Amino acid sequence: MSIIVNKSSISESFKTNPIPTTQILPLDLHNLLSLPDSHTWPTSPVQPPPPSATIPVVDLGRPPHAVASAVRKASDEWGVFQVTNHGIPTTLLREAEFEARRLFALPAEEKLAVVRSPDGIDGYGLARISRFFAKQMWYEGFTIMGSPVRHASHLWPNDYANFCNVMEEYQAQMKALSEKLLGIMFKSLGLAQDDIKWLHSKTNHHPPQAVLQLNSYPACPDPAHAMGLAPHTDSSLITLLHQSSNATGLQISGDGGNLWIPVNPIPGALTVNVGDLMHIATNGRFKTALHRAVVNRTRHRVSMAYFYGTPQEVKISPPMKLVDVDHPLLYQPVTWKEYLDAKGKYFNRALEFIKCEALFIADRCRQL
Ligand SMILES: O=C(O)CCC(=O)C(=O)O
Ligand SMILES: [Fe+2]
Repeated sequence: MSIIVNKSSISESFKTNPIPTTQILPLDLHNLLSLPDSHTWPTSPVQPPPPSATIPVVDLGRPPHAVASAVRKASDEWGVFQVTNHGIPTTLLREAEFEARRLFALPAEEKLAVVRSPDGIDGYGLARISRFFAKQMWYEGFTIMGSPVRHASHLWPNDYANFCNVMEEYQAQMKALSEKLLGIMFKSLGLAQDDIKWLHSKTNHHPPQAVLQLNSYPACPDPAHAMGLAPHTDSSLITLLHQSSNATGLQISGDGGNLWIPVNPIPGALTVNVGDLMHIATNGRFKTALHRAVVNRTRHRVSMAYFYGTPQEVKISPPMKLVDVDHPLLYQPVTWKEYLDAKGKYFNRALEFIKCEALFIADRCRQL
């Protein structure tokens, strides 16, 4: 019998790009009375966003054609929108946030006992993007892929079942909603199921890969000089984000980072981010949104990001219907793992590095 070692899953990418331990362990932010130098970010003047700049909200309960055109417009112009009437029970959102808060409220030494390994995906730690920045973020996170039982049973030996049940149910519901939204997004571009066969798991050998990231931003003594989560784009196809409704924190970049537009939480709504893979899969039609999270002096903000990607064997490339003389092929076909490898090296410039060669050279010449 031969054993096939598959090196294409996203966990393999995390093994390829291990993170130094110093870039994993958060300080005990819940007990700091002032901002340490390690967490003090230079401030740069940002303009207030114009009142007309508001992130679209799509009511999924409207007639299908109205939903499709609103989703297309939002993905095209913003790369981000909120959805209401999405069908995920409010009680589940509430319970998942409650369980996330229960985890982050544990004493620092207990959380450090379930810290992520340098080459692993799941567990407690700083944001993976930390190593690309000189200053640390006012942030702690906990990553889940599938069942969190290994870490949860360590944290709560006699009381881990509810955490696990809620997080597993949450992922199942987010998966179904991600698939529904992707269907709407592709259909809105005039594509049929046959154009995007890779999306339908029945034709794939592996299921789609996904990661659930619990994010915690404790109340901060000096929010103006701190950063919750530094500017980045998500590497997923799409991300579904639940943000606690006690504070605004998520912001979308406008005007090349000169202004930041808040995504004000609507209780019960979810935020949908177009990820880099979706930008590649739509040959650039849908925009991937540069975003960040800021922090708050009095409120402990929590968010939960569900990153939905592709099955491990799938090479993402746009359907031929989206490629023509006016829209030449922008990017080389990549698996999620290959893209994450590029992101691990080049971070926010990863898309540039997988550009089709002729376009890459043309861009470079323009910059000279
Ligand atoms: O907390 C937020 O609002 C942003 C989270 C986020 O961008 C992420 O987890 O990638
Ligand atoms: Fe993000």
